[in-house]
Amino acid sequence: MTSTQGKVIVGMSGGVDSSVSAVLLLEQGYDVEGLFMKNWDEDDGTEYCTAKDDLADAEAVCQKIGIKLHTANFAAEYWDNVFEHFLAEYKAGRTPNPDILCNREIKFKVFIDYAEMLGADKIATGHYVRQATQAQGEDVSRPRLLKGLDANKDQSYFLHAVPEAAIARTLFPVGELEKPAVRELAEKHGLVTARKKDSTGICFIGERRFSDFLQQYLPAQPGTIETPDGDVIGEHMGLMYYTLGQRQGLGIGGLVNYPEDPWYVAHKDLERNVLVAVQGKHHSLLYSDALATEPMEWVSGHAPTHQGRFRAKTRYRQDDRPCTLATQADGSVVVQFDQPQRSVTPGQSLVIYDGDICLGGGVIRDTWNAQEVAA
Ligand SMILES: Nc1ncnc2c1ncn2[C@@H]1O[C@H](COP(=O)(O)OP(=O)(O)OP(=O)(O)O)[C@@H](O)[C@H]1O
Repeated sequence: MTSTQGKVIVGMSGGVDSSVSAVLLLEQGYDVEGLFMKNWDEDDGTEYCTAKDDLADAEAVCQKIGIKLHTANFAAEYWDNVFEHFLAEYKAGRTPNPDILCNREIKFKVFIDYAEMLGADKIATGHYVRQATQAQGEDVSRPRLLKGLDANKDQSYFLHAVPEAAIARTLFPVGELEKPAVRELAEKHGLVTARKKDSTGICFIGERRFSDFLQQYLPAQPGTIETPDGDVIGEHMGLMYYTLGQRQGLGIGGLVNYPEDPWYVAHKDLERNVLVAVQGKHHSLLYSDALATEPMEWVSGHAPTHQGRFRAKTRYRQDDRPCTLATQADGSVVVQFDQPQRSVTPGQSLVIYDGDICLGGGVIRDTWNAQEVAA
């Protein structure tokens, strides 16, 4: 069948969002085909990553709606361009976000190249983001990446590093919908994915314990847990297993001379291999006012022309917060938040917004504690 709208290859993950995206594109008159990609080859005989079941679901959906499903294995590219960086970041004491890199390097690069080889004019994904075009000059229009309509599901945080040219080649059919409406559509079309749980966490780790997974690749270096004053209060299994702000799993309690309040990870001292913990969820050492990033990745390819007031997130599950932005000569930014932010974590990304427009972001390099800023 030849359509007037052109050929679109939809990334079919075996989830409800991509299933409904394919249905919507068919309704819009596109010539639709699916592509399921495998990015991780298990070598230990176990399938933590649910790829087999997901492929079966993607196949069932494609059969039901009458589209062809292609499969591709990008495990080598994923290993080289996402996973090795992920390990290097952990080794350097940071907490990386592999989904951001996977989008830039795999879903919106290798995937696009493959789809073009299959004759696609566009690709589509089930991400909750929207696009608008911005008039530039006389008749040139450029795409803008906007937050998804459903504030609970907005995924622009994960897409901020995808270049404008790749955004321009992509359709995001569910970005204009609320999640419950997407599930209803899946029910209406009798898709097996209608009630499937949303995927959580990092796919290649699956349900296993994060520390068990990481230990296969990076040797653990146990050390001490200390208070900010240097009192030794426990032992840690290896700094990479802990996240700033974390409460669970520290194994500290019942210390003489300390109140019963829970302990939280405030800092990783890599040089001394010491984990610094503080008591109380709102201890000032858990907060930062300001941060600096690595060189930024702007969706449009360049920093906003006006400096100053924006909003920003330092992690996915967080509202964007008001801040002041100053771009630096090396392409990085320094951001000062109006209010101190809890557990700002090096390795995670800062993502900048101007209203609904996602401007871009960068990996957090340094943070300044509220007290340091005041001092
Ligand atoms: N293995 C895969 N093969 C092809 N496309 C994929 C795959 N995994 C994810 N995608 C694409 O990226 C989008 C976002 O992926 P994410 O892992 O965030 O899933 P999600 O938001 O739960 O969406 P879904 O309900 O479609 O799984 C998917 O909707 C899909 O278009």
